[in-house]
Amino acid sequence: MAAVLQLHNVSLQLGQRTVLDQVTCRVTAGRVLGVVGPNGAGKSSLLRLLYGELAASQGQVLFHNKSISSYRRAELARQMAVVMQSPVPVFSLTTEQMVLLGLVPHKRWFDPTTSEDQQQLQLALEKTGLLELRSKPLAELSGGELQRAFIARALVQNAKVLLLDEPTNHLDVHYQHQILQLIRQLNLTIVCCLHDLNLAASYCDDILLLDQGRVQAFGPAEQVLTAERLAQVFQQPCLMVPHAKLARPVIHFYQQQREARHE
Ligand SMILES: Nc1ncnc2c1ncn2[C@@H]1O[C@H](COP(=O)(O)OP(=O)(O)OP(=O)(O)O)[C@@H](O)[C@H]1O
Repeated sequence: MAAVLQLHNVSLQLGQRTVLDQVTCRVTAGRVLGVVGPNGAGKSSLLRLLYGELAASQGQVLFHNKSISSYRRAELARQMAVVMQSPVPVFSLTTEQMVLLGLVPHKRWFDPTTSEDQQQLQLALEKTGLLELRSKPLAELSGGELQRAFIARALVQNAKVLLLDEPTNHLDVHYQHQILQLIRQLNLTIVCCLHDLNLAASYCDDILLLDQGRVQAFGPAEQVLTAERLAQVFQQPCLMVPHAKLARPVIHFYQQQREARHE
């Protein structure tokens, strides 16, 4: 299948630190790649390389087989929607005004909002459960509602590639599943950083497991996510047990029992 995004031996140096070290992976059309790993593994930095905010110190980042640096910003914005961790919103806007900003890459500044735009807005608000909050100022939204508003803006942007950094942050269990189900149904090419490994196992086709900037494993989710590997990377005992209802295991991290004291 065609590679949409590729990293070839990519290293990233920020200050004195090697944040990514010889990373190679690819995202093929229509698949969901989950990027997982401990804090500081380099997940967000990898996303920032993929949409050209950071430049690789070594190696190549390719988008449709062309260096990401050869794309103009506006062109990338039409093709890629990005939802980063805790973006800072313009609080004076209403939910609907912020979501409509997703149209900006497709318009000139004096273009009016069309009925088609309004339909797209309506659909994005509906899908993210924000219809009732459309006129509320962003300052009055909860963390989870705000997160959904950023995802709605990405939907309105109507890009073929979606990059998400912890999209389930601040969301309750219901919306964690709603949002991931929704992005899966979009049939887009998606790269998504996730801390919750069970969500990653449920919703991602492929997994890139990073640790200290290095690739520990890359491939189909069921091959990458093994108890042994996860225990080693997260330095916590790990067990995978069959799900009672689904055809996939559940990942459990646990605390080793202290040995019983014999008086
Ligand atoms: N501008 C910078 N200069 C130096 N080091 C940086 C810079 N930005 C990030 N880092 C370091 O790079 C490493 C990777 O950061 P990154 O945010 O990519 O990790 P992450 O896997 O997304 O972490 P988390 O799970 O905590 O969100 C961290 O150790 C971080 O401190």
